[in-house]
Amino acid sequence: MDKLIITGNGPADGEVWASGAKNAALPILCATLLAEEPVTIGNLPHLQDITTTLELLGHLGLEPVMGEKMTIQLNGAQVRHCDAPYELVKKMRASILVLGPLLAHFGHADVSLPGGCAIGSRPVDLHIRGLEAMGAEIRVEGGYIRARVDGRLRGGTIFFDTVTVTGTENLLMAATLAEGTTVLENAAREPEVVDLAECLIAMGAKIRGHGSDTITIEGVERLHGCYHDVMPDRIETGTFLVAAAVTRGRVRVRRTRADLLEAVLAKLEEAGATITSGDDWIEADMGGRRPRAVNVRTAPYPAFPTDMQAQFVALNAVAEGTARVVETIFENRFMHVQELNRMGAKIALEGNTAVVTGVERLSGAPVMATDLRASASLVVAAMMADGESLVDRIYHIDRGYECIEEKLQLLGANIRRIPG
Ligand SMILES: CC(=O)N[C@H]1[C@@H](OP(=O)(O)OP(=O)(O)OC[C@H]2O[C@@H](n3ccc(=O)[nH]c3=O)[C@H](O)[C@@H]2O)O[C@H](CO)[C@@H](O)[C@@H]1O
Ligand SMILES: C=C(OP(=O)(O)O)C(=O)O
Repeated sequence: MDKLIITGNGPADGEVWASGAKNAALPILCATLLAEEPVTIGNLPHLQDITTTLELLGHLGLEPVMGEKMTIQLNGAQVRHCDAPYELVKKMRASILVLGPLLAHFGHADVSLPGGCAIGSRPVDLHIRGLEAMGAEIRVEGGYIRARVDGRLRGGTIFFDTVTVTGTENLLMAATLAEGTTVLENAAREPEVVDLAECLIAMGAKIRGHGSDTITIEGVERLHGCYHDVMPDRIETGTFLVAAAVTRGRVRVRRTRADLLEAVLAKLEEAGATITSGDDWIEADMGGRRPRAVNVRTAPYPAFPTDMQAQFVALNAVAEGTARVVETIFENRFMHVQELNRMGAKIALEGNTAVVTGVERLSGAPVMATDLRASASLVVAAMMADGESLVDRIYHIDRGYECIEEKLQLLGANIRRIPG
């Protein structure tokens, strides 16, 4: 297992680029299953989760054609099997995103239940209930979701009890080929849902309202090929900007978009960063100042994203003052707290709230990555700690951060990978 060794060396200073967004690329790759013709996806990030998705699509029969600059062409007409086996789903929960497209296009799908993960139980009941409301017959047996439909799925109104990102994406994809009109209410407004909808529209789908909490889809009989570039990764962008805040430095992120990160940028400003941005870049400059503590409460977009919570716990760990960080989306997303405390942080957990009292300095320590964003918070904290930190189990970070050590080196970090 690879590890990262980081020696805290003061302010991050420099420029880095944002890769394509993992959480947009995954549903978009799965959406290619809906088309009758080749779909080409550009700006794909080079990540373990993308490799896992291509493995899964390969298992279904698709033969990805790699182009230049992380461009991949996939042809939904090549599907030979309609099952997502446990071996692949256990590596990546987002494999559930093949359920809607397979069912809508081929009338059946057997997808392993993803189960929980380090951050929570993460059920998929709303995906299943929504597809049933569209006429699918679904049995859950032997750890698999077995879904069938006679003819086409049927449109209807579906109300989500809870805002679910991949749930919205699964039903959005399924509805594109359904008979009649589907209305998704209390739908996720996340920018990744919008990016998926735009790719589907380029494939010939009839969708309106994406980006709001009511999405209307008029089903069509077939979808065609298209070219689509994946949007920039707002969470990766935010993580680099937090690195500037934690280390009292200055970081400019290129190939990104400030409009995707309003809640995060507002919190960085509250912490004392000067934020400037242009069409495709954002800069955070702390001017050598220690960050101020900032309260954070996670909630669905456009509120503060749960995927940035761990990084803001790291920021507050070295800030002036005490902050309350409230996690409202996942019931167990504080695994980084114990590890940060091993580095000298003062964080107390009270139910779904981390009460973080900033300390002047952290000290390097061996720590363990437990999930994707927890790993990012440990890496960022280690950049500001005295001495050396060894971050173990970084396969979590490789799921979602492209070339993490090379990119942080561009910002001046003393970080290297030890292959395991
Ligand atoms: C691949 C991807 O895009 N992952 C993102 C997606 O995960 P994911 O789509 O899995 O997260 P959801 O939005 O579905 O989860 C939100 C909440 O709804 C609950 N829920 C969800 C579905 C369901 O059927 N029943 C149910 O109860 C979940 O347990 C959770 O408490 O959105 C999360 C919330 O922004 C992000 O942290 C993840 O990075
Ligand atoms: C939780 C995340 O991803 P996933 O839903 O793939 O586990 C994340 O990207 O922070």
